[in-house]
Amino acid sequence: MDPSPHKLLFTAVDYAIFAGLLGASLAIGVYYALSGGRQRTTQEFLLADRSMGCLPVSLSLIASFQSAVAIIGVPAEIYTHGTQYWFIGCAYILGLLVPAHVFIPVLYRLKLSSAYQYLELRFSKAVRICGTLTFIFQTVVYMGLCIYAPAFALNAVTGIKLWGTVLATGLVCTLYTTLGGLKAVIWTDVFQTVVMFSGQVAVIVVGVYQTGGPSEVWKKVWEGGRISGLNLNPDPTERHTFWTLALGGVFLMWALYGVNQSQVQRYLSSRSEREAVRSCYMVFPSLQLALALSCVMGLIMFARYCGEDHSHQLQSTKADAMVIYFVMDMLQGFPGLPGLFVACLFSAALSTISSAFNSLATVTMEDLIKPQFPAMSERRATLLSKALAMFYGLLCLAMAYVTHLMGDSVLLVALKIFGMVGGPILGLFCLGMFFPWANPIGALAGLAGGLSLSFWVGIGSILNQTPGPRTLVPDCRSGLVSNSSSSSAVITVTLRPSGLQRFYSLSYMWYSGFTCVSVIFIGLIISFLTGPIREEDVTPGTVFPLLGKLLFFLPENVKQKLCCVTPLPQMVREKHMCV
Ligand SMILES: O=C(O)CCCC[C@@H]1SC[C@@H]2NC(=O)N[C@@H]21
Ligand code: NA
Repeated sequence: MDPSPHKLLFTAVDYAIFAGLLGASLAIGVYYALSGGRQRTTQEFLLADRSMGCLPVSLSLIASFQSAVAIIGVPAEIYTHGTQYWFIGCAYILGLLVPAHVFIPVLYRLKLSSAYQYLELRFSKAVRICGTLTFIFQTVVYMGLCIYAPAFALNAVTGIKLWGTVLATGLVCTLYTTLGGLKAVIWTDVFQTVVMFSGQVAVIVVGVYQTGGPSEVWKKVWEGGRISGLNLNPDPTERHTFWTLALGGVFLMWALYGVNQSQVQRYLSSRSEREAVRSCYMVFPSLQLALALSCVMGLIMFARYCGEDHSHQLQSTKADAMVIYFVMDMLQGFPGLPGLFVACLFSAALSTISSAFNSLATVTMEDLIKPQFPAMSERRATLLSKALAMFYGLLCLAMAYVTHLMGDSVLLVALKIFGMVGGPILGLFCLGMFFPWANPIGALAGLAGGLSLSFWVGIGSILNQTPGPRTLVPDCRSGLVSNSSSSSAVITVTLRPSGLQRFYSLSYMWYSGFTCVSVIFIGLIISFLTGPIREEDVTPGTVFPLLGKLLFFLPENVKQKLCCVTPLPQMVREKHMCV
């Protein structure tokens, strides 16, 4: 039975569950607006009084960068291209170890309230402002995408009014973020992450059952060639290989979990450095679980639909919309489950958007406004932070439309944004932390160079992309993807691009690494040309003794002579245990 889209409607139970999610999130926001210090100081509103334990912080860290984009985009990726993307899980090891043992110690011991304060301590106010503006640009675009993704997908399948859901999501989120500050954002993240995981598990259980059981699913997926082997092709222009995902992904993880304000703010809101490091460790299993759930969902979707063409039932030709169609098709007849999955989708979106709002308000206050108006009263500053949360909320609704124009699958757009903008910011922090000689001019030149390179390659790739097959109806047998407009399987032979074409076809998984290294390279050259800083003149605690740590086997005196960089100030012995 092929339910046509307008039949994929919700029962009253579904609407009740979805409304319940929005209501619960609002309730948590109101609770934190009326409890504790009642959000009267920026320390509480923006940093939760630095009182958080590692469990809520770790779940909130996941929630920040696991939105509807991943819930929809990863299954679509697996359905279309197989499980190669799953290798990004290998990047989570180094991707979280370095933030836990390098970025957190440096940033936590400096007692910052915004990640970009580090840039002023290490370089200059100008570098801090440029870093902050770059982060604001990245986050506003990313937020637009996160609001747009679930609304677009739902509209494509159920015909629910696009802007209705966008407005509902945006307003509820702006409300509880403005009312309850970081405490509300973290505790709603905890609640929403639980809803997100349970929604995905429900779809997987019902999906396997509806497709004839695990062995049937495995047989279809194996025959369909969807289980990708280890693709060790070193070619950096190949979209997804072990290297682009496991190595390129490490830089992406450092950009997100090491120096991104949303995550740094959570580390700083922890009650001790040990708690922050532990919360970073606790991210690893949950991130692997999130990745596994979305990949398995894509495999089940392939097993269920391979060879069948459902594109005529969607108002969109993107594999992203296929995911929602698959979910609604599987969950029809189980009253409440479609509502649970929609709640899962919007939980993923809300938890990311609220983190983004709150971090935008924080950096705007701490990095742009307070330094200009140091005499501002605490009350006025907190009121302004709330006004900012509202302003950014409305701004990202506008951005939702812009991301609609970026084409591609929502997952690719997100990965490109993080690569193009997150990479240069990562480079700026690495330049500061690992190269004592880098000076403010070098830092600014490095950031400008890195951003120019990433926009050159990013926009070049969008303008030069060869139009992919219109809709993909994967063939059950040999794993070929055939274009449904032509009955025969279209085997696209990619001619080897040369010169600039090759540069434009660099895999977006390498954007973070490529731009990060470029910023460091340019930054060092300009620093040496304009007079490098002597180690002893660097603000203490802003340089990580990378050489000292790497040469740990050398005796102390040799290390001092070699690295001559003062070690990090010792961590104050913390007594608290994890929650
Ligand atoms: O889901 C999103 O909003 C962003 C897409 C995934 C972003 C990266 S991919 C590696 C890391 N793992 C996650 O779950 N999110 C980040
Ligand atoms: Na999220």
